Amino acid sequence: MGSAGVATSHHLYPPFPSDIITAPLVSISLSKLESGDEAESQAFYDASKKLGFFYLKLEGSSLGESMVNGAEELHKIQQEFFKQPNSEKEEFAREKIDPFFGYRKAELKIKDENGLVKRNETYNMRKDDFIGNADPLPCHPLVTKNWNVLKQYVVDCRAAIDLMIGHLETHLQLPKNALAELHRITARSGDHVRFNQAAIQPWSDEQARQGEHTDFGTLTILMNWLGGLQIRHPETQEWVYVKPIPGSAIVNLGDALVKFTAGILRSNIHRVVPPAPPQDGLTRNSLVYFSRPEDAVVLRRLKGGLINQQPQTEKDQEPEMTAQEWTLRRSVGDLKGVYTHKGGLELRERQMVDVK
Ligand SMILES: O=C(O)CCC(=O)C(=O)O
Ligand SMILES: [Fe+2]
Repeated sequence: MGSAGVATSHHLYPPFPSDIITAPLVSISLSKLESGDEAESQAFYDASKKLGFFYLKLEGSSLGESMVNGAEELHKIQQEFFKQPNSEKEEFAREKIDPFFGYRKAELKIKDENGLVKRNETYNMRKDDFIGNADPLPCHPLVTKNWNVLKQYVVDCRAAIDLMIGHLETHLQLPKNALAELHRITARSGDHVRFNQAAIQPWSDEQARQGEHTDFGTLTILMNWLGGLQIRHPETQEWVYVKPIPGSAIVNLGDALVKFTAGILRSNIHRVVPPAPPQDGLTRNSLVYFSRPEDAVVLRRLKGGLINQQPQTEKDQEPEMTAQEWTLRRSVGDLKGVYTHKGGLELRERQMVDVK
């Protein structure tokens, strides 16, 4: 259980193992960011440069507690959604709806107790549908039924993201709103809520490698209940598990922020693998809010503040494209992600390409 304001469900699962090395994420208090606490703001900026991943402590902030409660509700909804017959979920498959939004499956090489091929599944629901920026795409009845929960979650996540964007502008010494005006909630963007489900599956080196990625967008707010998320430690290069903390989200920075800041900020490589014992043997869900620059925004380094002091590199010579084009090209495997300044991914064959 969390504090008086939140009731989390992590205690319903076997505990995260105590004997494994975990990723060194610092914890940043949303409430302190809201009140403009300078030391907290600096810690947030340092984490954004150094690791690109941190815990965002939501308890103690009414916005944060609304996010935790929303996430718990959506966690139940996603579990119900994924239990629906495959044929029903597939009615909302991306192939039928949109290149990027909708339901998607990745079939595994193993079968369940009923002889059905197991699958990892995602369901992307776009922010613009909830905010009213677009005619909503067809969606599963469970989404329609829980529209207001999803909408509130979108609004809350965006409020937290906008706050963090404001702190970044200050530390980067950019004019006020320099980043905010590229991320207006009322403008069309690739922002979305994602339901994620991974079937129970044995460890596979190949699957683990294929799952390595950086997120494309701006800031990602991640809620998970079981271990399984790993990040590659920038110094040791070791893959280490991130421990879920009840009442906190895991936040990470995406490639767009690295591009905008010419490498000042970090987008760290991560992946999802089967949880370590005693959390193995369970279906794993996570709930993700991905923020992206507005569709029409051209991805290139911004001018101003500390960014002007960054050296020009070959990355500045890469062809420019809009956020919308970037997403589309990444989703068909046309472009590699990873603008991480230290270490990157090697090019490799991929069976299933996804934009995270
Ligand atoms: O499920 C998780 O814990 C992380 C998911 C993730 O990294 C992604 O969907 O981009
Ligand atoms: Fe990710």
